[in-house]
Amino acid sequence: DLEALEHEGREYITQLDKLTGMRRNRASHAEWDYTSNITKENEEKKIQIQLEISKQEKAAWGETKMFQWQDYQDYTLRRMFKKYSQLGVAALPDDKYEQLIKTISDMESNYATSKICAYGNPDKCDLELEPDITEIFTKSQNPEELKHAWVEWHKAAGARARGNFTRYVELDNEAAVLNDYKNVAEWWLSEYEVPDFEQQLARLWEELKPLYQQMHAYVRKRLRDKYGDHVVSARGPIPAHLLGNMWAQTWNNIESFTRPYPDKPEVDITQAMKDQNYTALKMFQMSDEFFRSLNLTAMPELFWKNSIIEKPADREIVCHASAWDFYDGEDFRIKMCTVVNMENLRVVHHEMGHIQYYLQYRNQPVVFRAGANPGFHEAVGDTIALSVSSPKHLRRVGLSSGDAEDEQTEINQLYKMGIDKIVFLPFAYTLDLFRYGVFRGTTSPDDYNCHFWHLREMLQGVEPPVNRTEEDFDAAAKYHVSADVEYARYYVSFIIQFQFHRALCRLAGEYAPDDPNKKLVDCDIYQSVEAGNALGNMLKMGSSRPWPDAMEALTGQREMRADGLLEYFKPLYEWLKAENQRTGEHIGWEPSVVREY
Ligand SMILES: C=C(C[SeH])C(=O)N1CCC[C@H]1C(=O)O
Ligand SMILES: [Zn+2]
Repeated sequence: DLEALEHEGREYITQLDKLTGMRRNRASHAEWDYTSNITKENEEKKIQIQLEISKQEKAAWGETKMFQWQDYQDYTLRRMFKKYSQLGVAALPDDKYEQLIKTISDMESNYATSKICAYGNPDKCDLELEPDITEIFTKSQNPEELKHAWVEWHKAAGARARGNFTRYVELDNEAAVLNDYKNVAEWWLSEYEVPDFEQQLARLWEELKPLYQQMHAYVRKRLRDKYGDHVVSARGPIPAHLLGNMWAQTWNNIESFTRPYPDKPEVDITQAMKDQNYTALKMFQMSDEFFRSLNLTAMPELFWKNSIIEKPADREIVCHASAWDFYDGEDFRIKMCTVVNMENLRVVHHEMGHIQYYLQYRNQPVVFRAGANPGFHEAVGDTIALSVSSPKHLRRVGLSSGDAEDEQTEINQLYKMGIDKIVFLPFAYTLDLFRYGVFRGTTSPDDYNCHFWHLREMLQGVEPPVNRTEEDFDAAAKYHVSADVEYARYYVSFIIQFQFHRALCRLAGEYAPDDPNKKLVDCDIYQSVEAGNALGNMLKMGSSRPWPDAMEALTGQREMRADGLLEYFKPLYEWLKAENQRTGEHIGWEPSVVREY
């Protein structure tokens, strides 16, 4: 009878879940050993272990299909079977599976080991992305030096990956079909478990675009003031190399010379950190202390023992920051080439947010040890960082002596947050809009690069510093494209983190909609056990329920909405509209003119 069959199913899946935990632990160790010491030998070891595990998972997949789990009464049991019924890329035949993981591994190690020559010094060719090239984009205000670094990096990390990327698309799409998806785009979108998710992304962009266009117009004017008309046009896109970031994804490095009220005291947190002898370790201890102040879980001993928080001098590693779950309930790590500055302090909180999520759901079945959706996992740390970067908190921890708020200081503060959060949205949206088209085949390999820049110009209003051709492949110059990491998760995160922040601030008594003394921009949930408990309860769910249930548990809303972000930045939006009106700035951008170089 059904009762007995369901009981048999429960026995089976409980055993499979234990085995899966051990397999994922083994896979995590192999991946960690390779990305924290990039050698041919470690790559081979990793691929061998991934191959072995894929065979074991494929065998289990065959067994799982024998159970009539769709008819079970128990929701959780049905949901576990549903997740196990999706094998993933291991569904490929062994030889194609090996080709696929090798192709991705080669792209990722090309990215991680790419080096360029210094501007004006063709004999010095050992500049790496972290820290060397990142430092150029943080500090240089020389358009020629920035253009050189931009072009050289996109050649080394982008163009060189085009062959592997094209092969990866073919193989990954074959895997998608074996998992009953038309292509990888539908597979990635299915992770969000709502049928109209792609339309939701588009609708959210329509709501956010006006705010972005005002920001874009204002920044373009300030850059034109600084670099002149011949470098930055009045009505066209902004050249991508002038925005303080290799990918023009966040523009906080140009904040100091573009902020609305320059004569207000500059609150330079990076300088304060350096003056106070901050170290990478202190940054992590600070973040750990913030989470503990919310009655959340402290980093376990193994975390401090096993993490790599500074770039080693004696070997090549994947420096792109990452957080690791070893699926044994006690081993959790971060690998990051930390530099002491405010941007890295935010990334530290971002990564610690991943670890806190792992800690909170570690008693879930292995198959539910994931974010409610991929965007949730990216939003946890950033939500905490919204409190950490508030003037109130920075004063509390002695990193800022900024005086009490006045209107102009508040606009400067909102601008500092917006130059990071608002401008990121079209970048994130573009990266996966591009890849959806690639996986669906609507963008063919011979117009990969042209289409990538068409989307970047249309949505982000940026253009490349020099002409591009199909010899280039600029998308892969971004880590996530070279490492097969989906990116819509960050677009989702930058929207829902403001829904989370608003809910937590209300719980912490730090925010009341109509109370001018409890504004969202100055909310700091530090030491609020109320807020921490609510956040912890949502994180404990992992992916055991569809994400609207998790969203509702914390915010009372069941959908992704732009209203949190728009409410947070409302004063800035009003100021930008007035300012752009005053200067007669053209809002939006005309197509980029083909420049002869
Ligand atoms: C810090 C991480 C590791 Se999950 C990251 O990739 N982020 C964090 C925010 C955006 C995105 C990026 O750097 O492109
Ligand atoms: Zn992340």
